[in-house]
Amino acid sequence: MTTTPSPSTAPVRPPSTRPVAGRTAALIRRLWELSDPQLRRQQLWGIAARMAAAVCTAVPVWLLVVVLQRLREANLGGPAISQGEVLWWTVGIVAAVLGQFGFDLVAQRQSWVASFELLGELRLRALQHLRRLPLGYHTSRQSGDLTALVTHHLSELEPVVFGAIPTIIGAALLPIVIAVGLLLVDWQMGLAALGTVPLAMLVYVWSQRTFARLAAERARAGGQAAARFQEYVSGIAVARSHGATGDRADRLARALLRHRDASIGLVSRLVVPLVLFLTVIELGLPVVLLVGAFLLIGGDLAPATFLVFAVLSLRVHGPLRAMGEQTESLRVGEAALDRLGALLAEPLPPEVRSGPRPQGHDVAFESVSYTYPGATRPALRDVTFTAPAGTVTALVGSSGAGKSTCLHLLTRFFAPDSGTVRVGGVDLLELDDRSLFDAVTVVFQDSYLFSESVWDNIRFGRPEATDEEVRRAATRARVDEIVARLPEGGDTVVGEGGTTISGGERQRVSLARAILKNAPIVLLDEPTAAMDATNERHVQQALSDLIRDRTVLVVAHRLGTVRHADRIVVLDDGAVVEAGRHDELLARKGRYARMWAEQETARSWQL
Ligand SMILES: Nc1ncnc2c1ncn2[C@@H]1O[C@H](COP(=O)(O)OP(=O)(O)OP(=O)(O)O)[C@@H](O)[C@H]1O
Repeated sequence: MTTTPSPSTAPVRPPSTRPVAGRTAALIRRLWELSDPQLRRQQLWGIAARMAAAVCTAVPVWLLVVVLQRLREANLGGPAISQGEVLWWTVGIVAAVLGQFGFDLVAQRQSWVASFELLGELRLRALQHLRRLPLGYHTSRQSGDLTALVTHHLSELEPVVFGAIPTIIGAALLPIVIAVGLLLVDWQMGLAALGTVPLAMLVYVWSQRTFARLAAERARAGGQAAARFQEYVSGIAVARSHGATGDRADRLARALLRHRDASIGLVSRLVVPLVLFLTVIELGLPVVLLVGAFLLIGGDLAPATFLVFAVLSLRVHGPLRAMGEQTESLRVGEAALDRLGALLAEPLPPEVRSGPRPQGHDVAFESVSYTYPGATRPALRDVTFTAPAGTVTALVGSSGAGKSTCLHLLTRFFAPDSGTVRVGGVDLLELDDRSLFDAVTVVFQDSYLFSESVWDNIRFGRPEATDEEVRRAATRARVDEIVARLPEGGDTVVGEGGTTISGGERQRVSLARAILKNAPIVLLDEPTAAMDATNERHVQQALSDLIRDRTVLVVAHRLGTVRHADRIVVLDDGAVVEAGRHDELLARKGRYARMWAEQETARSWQL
């Protein structure tokens, strides 16, 4: 058996707990690690183009120095300025402006493309992980929160990749290059131009820890608000029918207000340090002017050098100012990445790529116990039974006895805490995904339809099936009658976002899906629960076809539907209490006989 260790989607670091100074560098590194080589190349090209654009903006400054120099020489009796020189200066400035425009264009494009590609990649990664997480995770986690993470929160990384990171890299590199140049030209003026930078950086670093915490709080509050919203919308019909919309709306409103307050808290705490940072940065120019003026008066500085320092100090302070302005998007993006990191850090069950082949299609539960995450009582306790190939085994028992859990374990939604579920003699956990998918088909009580056409929903059972096979399966499950009523026939989009069809109709589509799949093991969870008597009678024939010569496990509340089963397993409070044929169990006068008698009494009730 070959297994892939989990999680397979490394490297994704867990949420950042590092000191503030390394936070931004860590964020850049995490995003870099998440990018594939092509994306990395794109990001590097984007940054290189930004640097080239910045160099182009420096050309006019350099030309200014040259022009001032030449004017001074000409005034002092040197050679007069020729037309050729003026032409070259003009060409230089035009080329620099065009260069800046061109490089900016490339930089913008590369950064946008890189940010969208990275986001697409992260969303796919999240989905891949979600797909492989055990169902226990999905049921315990609110789906609105997950939806908010994948759709909304990850979008908050867009401005980080597009704007903040190139700006910060620019802010780090360009001022360093210019600063070194300035210090070499005149160390006193160089110090004047750079003197305020360490102070501004201190303010920046001091403010980041608070922002990181507030941004994480805001992201959490956003996720909770989304979860409440989803819950409110999904449950609105039930809430209305119980006159409880007010309570639920209050809960939703409280979650929305918490998110609003967290957002306002973030921004209001951001304003003071940001303004302080920007003020300290802005003080840079007056300091240069002041020191320059003193040196100029003392005759220690040439006017041209003074002018160059004044202009170039703006080039040091400008990127730093831009970095300060990106703070909010950086911290908000970091919080989104932390939430993604936490999702991707959820351990995956090992992925079986090639396991032993099942020998036959019998199903066996051997001392299986299972407790749902967070539950206090086990759903299954030491359950042992066999469903021989080609027979019908019914699981019966009162509500909550553990019948559906048996089917869930068989579809590997969860792994047993102890004991073994076997298919064809092979431990289910060692069976590769393909063999399991091919062996088992399921018709659940609550049939989910995708937002696709009726035909595509049926074809989901066997994607390579021909149109003819899809239609034949539809006819056998009496879906053809539904299709005839739909506006665009079988091409009508149903499910979420499409035409709504009734619960019974959904079950017929799901039955057609199972018929098309034609798997040797069939799991039925109350397959006719949502059908009326006429429909049930009609579909009964299709069901009989579906289960002929198959290993069938069927969950039923109505004992009448399973009285002819080859074997009936009676569950009570998660344990098997009886097993046998209908007549044997009746003769035993135990739990099953009591349930049977209760149902017979209930049938005679009248309103
Ligand atoms: N997702 C879950 N999380 C926690 N506990 C669960 C979950 N699903 C089921 N349970 C609990 O596990 C036990 C067995 O549930 P199961 O759905 O298997 O019962 P069942 O016999 O199929 O019930 P029913 O006939 O009402 O569908 C019950 O106590 C139930 O409350």
